[in-house]
Amino acid sequence: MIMTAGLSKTFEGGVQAVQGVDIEVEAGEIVGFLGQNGAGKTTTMRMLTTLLRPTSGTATVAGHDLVAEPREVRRRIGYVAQSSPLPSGTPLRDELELQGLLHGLGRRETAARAEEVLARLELTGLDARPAAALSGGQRRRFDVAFALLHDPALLFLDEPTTGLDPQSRAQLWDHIRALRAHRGTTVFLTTHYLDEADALCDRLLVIDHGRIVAEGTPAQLKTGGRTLDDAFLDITGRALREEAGI
Ligand SMILES: Nc1ncnc2c1ncn2[C@@H]1O[C@H](COP(=O)(O)OP(=O)(O)OP(=O)(O)O)[C@@H](O)[C@H]1O
Repeated sequence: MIMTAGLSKTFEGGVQAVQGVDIEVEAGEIVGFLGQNGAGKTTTMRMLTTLLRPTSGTATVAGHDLVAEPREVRRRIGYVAQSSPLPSGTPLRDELELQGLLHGLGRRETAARAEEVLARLELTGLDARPAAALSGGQRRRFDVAFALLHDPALLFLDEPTTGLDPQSRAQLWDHIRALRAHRGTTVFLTTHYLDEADALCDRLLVIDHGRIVAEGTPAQLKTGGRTLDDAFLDITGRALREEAGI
């Protein structure tokens, strides 16, 4: 579902945010992408979702070449960014309709799809409200519902549960699991919560200084009776990236 070779991004000014990343994700996997602040996670995700052009390297996402066929890639993926894009004042129903039209769905199909994704994320009836009238957990679930409107095969989630209480986090995990179980959706997510990575992901990739430095199932990374937190600190070190001069 995702296959990259030597994917790299150097920003103007010379920051080498991502340096030769090789990623392989199979259809139906839930893969966690871990790394410190500034390690290169969002930059990688923005490249994989066609929002940022790679400096070098190649990638196939959802069966299409990232650079040569960005529209085909976009039709097959959903992306939930770190901060919610929902405007605070517009009824969410209107936003869903607009989103459907942007994806080339007719009004009737959009309405049917909206009903389905709202039900799936336990949000039925809340779409008459604007985003400002939702709790943090409801809002985040709405972000996911939006990203699922066009029924993508691959869902990218950038820190989906940051700021949510434990109940809302667990509820969102259940929704992500159900999505894979019922639709076969592939999920690629970033998180700083290692308990989340441990509980939810089939496989983990660890990025540091723009390079993949470890990869495996949670059990494979936790060798020697370590917690995933300990394993992560052993892999990436204890220095903050900013203090390390990055
Ligand atoms: N537009 C930009 N111009 C220049 N440098 C950038 C730009 N965007 C990101 N960077 C730099 O690229 C590096 C990787 O940033 P990125 O946002 O990918 O990290 P991250 O792993 O997602 O971090 P976080 O966990 O804080 O979200 C950082 O050093 C960051 O300062």
